[in-house]
Amino acid sequence: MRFLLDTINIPDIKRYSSHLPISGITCNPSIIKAEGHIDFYKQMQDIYGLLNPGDTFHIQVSGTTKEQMLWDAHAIIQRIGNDISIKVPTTFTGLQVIKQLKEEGINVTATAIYTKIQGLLAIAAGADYIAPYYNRMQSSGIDAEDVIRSFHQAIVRDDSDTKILAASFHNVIQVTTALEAGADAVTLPPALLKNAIDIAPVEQAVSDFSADWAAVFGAGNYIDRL
Ligand SMILES: O=P(O)(O)OC[C@H]1O[C@](O)(CO)[C@@H](O)[C@@H]1O
Repeated sequence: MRFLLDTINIPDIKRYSSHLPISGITCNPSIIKAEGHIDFYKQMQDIYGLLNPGDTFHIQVSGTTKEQMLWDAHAIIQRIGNDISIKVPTTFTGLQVIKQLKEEGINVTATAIYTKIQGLLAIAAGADYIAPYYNRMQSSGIDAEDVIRSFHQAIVRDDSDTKILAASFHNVIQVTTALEAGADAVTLPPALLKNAIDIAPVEQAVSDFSADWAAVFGAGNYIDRL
């Protein structure tokens, strides 16, 4: 089970990675747009430099034709790192690109997955990761949990190496349900994680423990002061 951050904001990446067991970064053109007119390659190289061994970095192509997507993929690999997982939308054209990139030995994340057939085709095409869009599926009336469970079953049945990197989360119930259904990894906006951990009942419990300790031993709370 792995948790990734769905952001390219460097202060957030540093802060959240220092607190939480984060093992990679994902982004898409909309996430990049949120940062404004950045120096794209420089910022991606800086993020790449922050990763730990074994972490994965998933960067999406911006082109829409086969030629543009392949060009984007090669540019990302050459200028950032040859272990970047290239995110390709799982469209008719995208599947052609996924097959080609796999023939070249490039890591691929098949993204924009809303349906079972998209994911199953991406698994068959040899994608390293498939990224089902949990919240967007639910918003479209699709049973996201059932879709992820079915991907997991297909991967086990075929003994496939494809991993499920579930994405598009708007609350933590979606996240835990995706993991229970068989997702190998989830990618989350940083604030979603923090808001889910620092909830009022937890803070209340911690504050009650401190108050109870202080009521007996006083302020300071160090064992060597007892
Ligand atoms: O529905 P949202 O919140 O825009 O999320 C879309 C998701 O797709 C991805 O591009 C898939 O990796 C993520 O970066 C993002 O979580």
